[in-house]
Amino acid sequence: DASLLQPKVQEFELSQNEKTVAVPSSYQLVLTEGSCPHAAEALKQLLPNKQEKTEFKIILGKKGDKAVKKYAKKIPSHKEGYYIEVDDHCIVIAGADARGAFYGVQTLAQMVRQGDLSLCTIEDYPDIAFRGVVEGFYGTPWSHEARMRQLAFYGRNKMNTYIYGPKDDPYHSSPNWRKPYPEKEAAQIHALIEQAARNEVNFVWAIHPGKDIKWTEADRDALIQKFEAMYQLGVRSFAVFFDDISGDGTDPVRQAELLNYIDTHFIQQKHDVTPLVMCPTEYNKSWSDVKGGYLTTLGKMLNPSIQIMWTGDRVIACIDKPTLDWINPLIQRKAYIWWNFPVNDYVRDHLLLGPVYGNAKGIQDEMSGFVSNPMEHAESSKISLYSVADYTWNLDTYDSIQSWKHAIQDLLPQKAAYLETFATHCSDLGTNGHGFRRDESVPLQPMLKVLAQDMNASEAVDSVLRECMRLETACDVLLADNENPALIHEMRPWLKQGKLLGEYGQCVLQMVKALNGKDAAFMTYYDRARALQTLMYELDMTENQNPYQPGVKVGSLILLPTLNQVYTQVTSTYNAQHKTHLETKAEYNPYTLTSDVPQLKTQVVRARHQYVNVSPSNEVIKWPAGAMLQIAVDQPVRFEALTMDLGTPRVASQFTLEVSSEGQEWKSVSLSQAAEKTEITASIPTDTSLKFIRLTNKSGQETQVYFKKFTLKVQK
Ligand SMILES: C=CCNC1=N[C@@H]2[C@@H](O)[C@H](O)[C@@H](CO)O[C@@H]2S1
Repeated sequence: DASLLQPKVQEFELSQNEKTVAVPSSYQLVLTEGSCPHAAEALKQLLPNKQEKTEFKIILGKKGDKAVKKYAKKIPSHKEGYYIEVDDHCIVIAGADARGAFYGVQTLAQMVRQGDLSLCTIEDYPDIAFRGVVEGFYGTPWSHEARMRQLAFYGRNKMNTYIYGPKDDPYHSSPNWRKPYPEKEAAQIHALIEQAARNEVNFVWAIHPGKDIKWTEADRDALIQKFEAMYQLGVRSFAVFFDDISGDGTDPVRQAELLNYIDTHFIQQKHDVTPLVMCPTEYNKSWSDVKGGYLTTLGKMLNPSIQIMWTGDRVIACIDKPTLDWINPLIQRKAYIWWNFPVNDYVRDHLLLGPVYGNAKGIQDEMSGFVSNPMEHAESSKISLYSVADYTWNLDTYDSIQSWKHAIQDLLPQKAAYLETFATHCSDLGTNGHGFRRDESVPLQPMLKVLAQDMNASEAVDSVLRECMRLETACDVLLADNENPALIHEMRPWLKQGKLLGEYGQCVLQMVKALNGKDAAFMTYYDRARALQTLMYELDMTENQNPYQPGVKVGSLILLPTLNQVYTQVTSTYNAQHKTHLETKAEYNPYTLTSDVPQLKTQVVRARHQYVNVSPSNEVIKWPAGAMLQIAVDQPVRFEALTMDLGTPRVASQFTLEVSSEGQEWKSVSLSQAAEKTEITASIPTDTSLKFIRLTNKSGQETQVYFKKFTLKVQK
């Protein structure tokens, strides 16, 4: 069944309808020794029983090999393409190159897993040249074991690129990009390179020097030396990242000169190294100032073989034809897409387990590469990565829902149905600084909308009740499952939250059913619903704590909000009927953020214990003159202190901090910042209670700062 092959093949033909041949228990292998070593090794793993004197033959080779001479014309002319022919007594796997032969074996492996082989021919090849993953997120870099498993996963799914660029690896970025890796890390990278080769994956080692690079020969040579050290470790693909920096490192002329020098004096000098990849400082349209000339300078100056990465119209954006029609002419080459999904380093309280959708079909000829920036949760990212492999190999036949179901089946075969139920309610990002959202709880949305309109609609009550039971069950089964312990370990906090949510939903809907029944029944469900609200809040306050978006969110788009709305309605109705004063608030956030700084206006503000945090950003913030960031609170509170970190020394004087009790009269509060420190503090007078606090850029001009921390301390 060709639709089960992953990625979907370009052309599949049954040669004799319905005829099949059993998977050969033993076979004679015909190949040119050493021609396709990784393909041969993969075939041996798949069908170990090779014998000379047997009738069945498997022919394996690449274009030019004598073994496949007879089939040469059928081999697709695309790089990494392959031809497969299954006959009564023979299977042929002929690659356009060694990697194509390896991919042919991967396809055969999937056919073998399906059972008897249809007599057929397959002509297949990838739509996009470089396909795979860039480990380029902020947060805990993937472990060595996780990377080893990832590379095997890329081999099986025909992804040929893994870009190593974890922002928090000190030897990839500042301060140690000039230094060679210590012994242990070097050995691990060498092991990854060997694993990548076995799986026909280009291991691309990236360097991120922009934070402190000097435009000197010394630093230029230091970079070449580091690349040389990595070459000695076995690296044959290289990248230079200039993203998320400010200051001298952002000069496009300097960047282009350095990159061309590296290209000419290193990349071109080696004959076994793939084209250099670079990540620009202006890496998305919303940040680009075309007149400023950054992109056009790179486009004009950079050697044509150097690939330029691009995230799209915004930092987090899906890729379509207008996106590419805008950027390609500016950089005078096909953009190499860095797709920021399922990366969640800006929404760390959410797991992104939903379908991969929103990228256009028919744009395969406008991109030179398409790599996904994943979550720090390696196993959980595989749901999306499976579909990215599917999409980038064959754009026009890509079906996001079918691919998502196959991805889940592939990741957890025994418990796929349960993982699908859980993932259905764990896919949106919640409000976030980039404004990027995903759909969630899709099959249940119609009934949730009916319920929101009329909580007594019995069909809706029953179907949402059943789904909440399924969610609770799924989370229990997954929490106890050991088919993929690494996956369950990553998801555990969210599985626990999903279980509580499923139980909470059942209580709320039982409250609706008990509304006109016995009060004791209603009160029991009410007590348990309140208890579950507390347990969900406590889990959100204690697990997955991090300085960015701490906590554990599940069903945050529509399931939890609808259940909370029904909770409030049914409790208010009960209060009216019984003259009681049961608590009707499910959860609420007393704080509201408003800002006219474009990159901050949708930042999330959340109270945790005695602190009020605004979610930090990973990027360079352009703060326009006169623009402000304001926090407002429903009920007046006494703030004790503000602690900020704008990632920049001597910047406090550009800002004013003001407080107000009602939003008319504003009093300014002094900001203090120690010399050479980036942290800024303010002690706020507690003589009057306040409802507003705002920070304004009063310098009269735009300033570029980071936004690493903004925390208010509330008086107990
Ligand atoms: C084309 C270059 C993209 N470089 C980027 N660096 C950052 C990445 O390190 C983050 O993971 C990502 C999501 O927060 O945002 C930008 S995207």
